[in-house]
Amino acid sequence: MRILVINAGSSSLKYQLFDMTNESVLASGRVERIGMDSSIVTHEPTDKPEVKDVSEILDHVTAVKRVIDLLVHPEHGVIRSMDEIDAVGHRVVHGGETFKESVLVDQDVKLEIRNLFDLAPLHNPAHMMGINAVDTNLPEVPQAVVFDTAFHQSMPPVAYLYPIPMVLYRRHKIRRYGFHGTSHNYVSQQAAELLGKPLEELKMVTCHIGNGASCTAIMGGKSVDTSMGLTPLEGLMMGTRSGDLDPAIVPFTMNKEDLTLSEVNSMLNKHSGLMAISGISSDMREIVDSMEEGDRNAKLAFDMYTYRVRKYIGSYVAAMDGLDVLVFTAGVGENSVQLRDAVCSGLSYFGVKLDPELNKQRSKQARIISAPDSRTKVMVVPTNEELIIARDTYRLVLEQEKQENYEI
Ligand SMILES: Nc1ncnc2c1ncn2[C@@H]1O[C@H](COP(=O)(O)OP(=O)(O)O)[C@@H](O)[C@H]1O
Ligand SMILES: CC(=O)OP(=O)(O)O
Ligand SMILES: [Mg+2]
Repeated sequence: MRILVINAGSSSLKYQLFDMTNESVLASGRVERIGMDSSIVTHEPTDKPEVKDVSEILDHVTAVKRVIDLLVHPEHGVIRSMDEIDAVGHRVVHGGETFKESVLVDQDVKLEIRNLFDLAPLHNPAHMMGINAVDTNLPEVPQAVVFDTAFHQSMPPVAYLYPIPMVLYRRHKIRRYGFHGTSHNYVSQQAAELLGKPLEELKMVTCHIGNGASCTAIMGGKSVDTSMGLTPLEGLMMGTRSGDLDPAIVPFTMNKEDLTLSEVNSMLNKHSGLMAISGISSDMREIVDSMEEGDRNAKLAFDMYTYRVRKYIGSYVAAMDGLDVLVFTAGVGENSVQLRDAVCSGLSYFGVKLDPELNKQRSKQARIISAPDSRTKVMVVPTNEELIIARDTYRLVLEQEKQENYEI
């Protein structure tokens, strides 16, 4: 079975085509800057050279069409026709309390994802466009959705409730949901496997630090707390998102700056974080480069960012009464030697001791980067959200086929 995985973001769409007989990747790629004047398409077939082009892609329907065209292209393609795509799996960031696990898409599922638009304004509308685009281009193909929130549904009420009137939870389901769950789940399993220890016996903090960033406390393989909340805005400082702040800043700023709700929302989601403090970029590579060239604002942004990661790790040690494994993953977590060094340098009280040489090594493999005598193991584990999405999609489609057979 060949499964196309689509990870649609607000202005981008990442994809991978899997052959599930051996979980191999036939092609992967991304469409960036959707809806802007020049969109960038990067297509990487596994056994052929990369293709990159710049063109105008105004919406996600066009982006999905472009991806399918590339997959079946006589020169750059990896399949002969669209019929060779047997199923499509989507990442969906917000599943609310409705979705505790992955599901096949039907009209009810679509309606529920739509109902959650308010809670993930940068993400859920884009996912819906991706799902609709597949409906248009591949109408017969089953689709599955895999939710960022699902893994965190194991959190206890003490972690997921906010200390505000309970009526708000009852009426509007205002609570902590948490995100990046597919990634936190995957890297925690990989870490336990590499250590050769049962996941059930480990206390872990996983740090998914990419453009969006979150930390999760995982006990016995279950999420017990996580830094993102009702929406993906809470918690760590991010590329363009503020993360935690005094809630009173919102009405205060609206009043002083005469801002509307939508303007203050946009300020906190799109114009804060690394971008706002450095005045340079939301991209950690540029922050580190500028910092090393002596830029003080970049240094302040980096220090604030890493300080906040460290504080979250500390609070989760308290939440779990211990820490066996600390895992770094995602774009920044997997690649930034400086970030891991800065975060870990303040955690010696918790038995964290990095090996500077191991930390510097570049590798795409999961690895331990702590010193042999470090009480807490520190690891870098590359995430693979797309693989988990492909696996869940495969399982759901097979289950459905089996059920259909029973009915005959
Ligand atoms: N070598 C690197 N050093 C530091 N940061 C990096 C490096 N490579 C990528 N990144 C960071 O990773 C981020 C993207 O991470 P990713 O997990 O792909 O995010 P998302 O899925 O949210 O788009 C970029 O914004 C960039 O800052
Ligand atoms: C939930 C979230 O923030 O996702 P991303 O990091 O892909 O923006
Ligand atoms: Mg991501």
